[in-house]
Amino acid sequence: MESTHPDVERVLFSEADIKEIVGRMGAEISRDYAGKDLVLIAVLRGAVVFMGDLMRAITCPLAIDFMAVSSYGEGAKSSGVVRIVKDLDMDIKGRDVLIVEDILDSGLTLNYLMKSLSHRKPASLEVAAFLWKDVEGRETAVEPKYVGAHCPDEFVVGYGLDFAERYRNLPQVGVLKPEVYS
Ligand SMILES: O=P(O)(O)OC[C@H]1O[C@H](OP(=O)(O)OP(=O)(O)O)[C@H](O)[C@@H]1O
Ligand code: HPA
Repeated sequence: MESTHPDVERVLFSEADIKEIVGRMGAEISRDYAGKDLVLIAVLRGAVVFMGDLMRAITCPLAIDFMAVSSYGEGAKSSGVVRIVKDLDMDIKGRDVLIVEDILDSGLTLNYLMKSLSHRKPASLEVAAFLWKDVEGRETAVEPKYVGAHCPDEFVVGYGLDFAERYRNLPQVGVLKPEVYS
């Protein structure tokens, strides 16, 4: 039995689950992007852990860049306003861009990023999201081409995902005890 942080109510994805999920995504992406000009764009900070694993599970040549956007402030609810905190260093015009995200929750971050990056005229623009939260009634236009797993509509932490900058280093993904954030 893997040890769990005491603030975690229950583990949703163990280290072994994560390894299996990322391996599957990497194999799919490697197949789809063979012979293309792949650029992975990780959305800081949450996606760094997933990015590190995913890029090593992809066998075709690729470049990486990072963007930071923020909509969550310090708490567990999206502020609804997405802002760019750090832009790309790279010109993505004509390249095959894959946005790497840790989680799709309200969908606001990805909606904003897809709009913003499509103006830069990449050859293609897709999303690889490790988690897709099952939020009832969400209206989002973005359908990630690659989804690792679905998770329930609860606040999750670990594997890059934080609450107030904590828990990003947990090797599993788990549901945070509500008393920690309420
Ligand atoms: O679908 P949404 O409701 O927009 O939520 C998803 C985004 O929220 C989190 O980022 P956050 O803004 O908390 O910054 P972080 O990555 O630094 O934790 C997460 O990493 C995603 O980028
Ligand atoms: O459930 C979540 N956990 C951590 N960060 C997040 N950003 C959006 N949803 C979440």
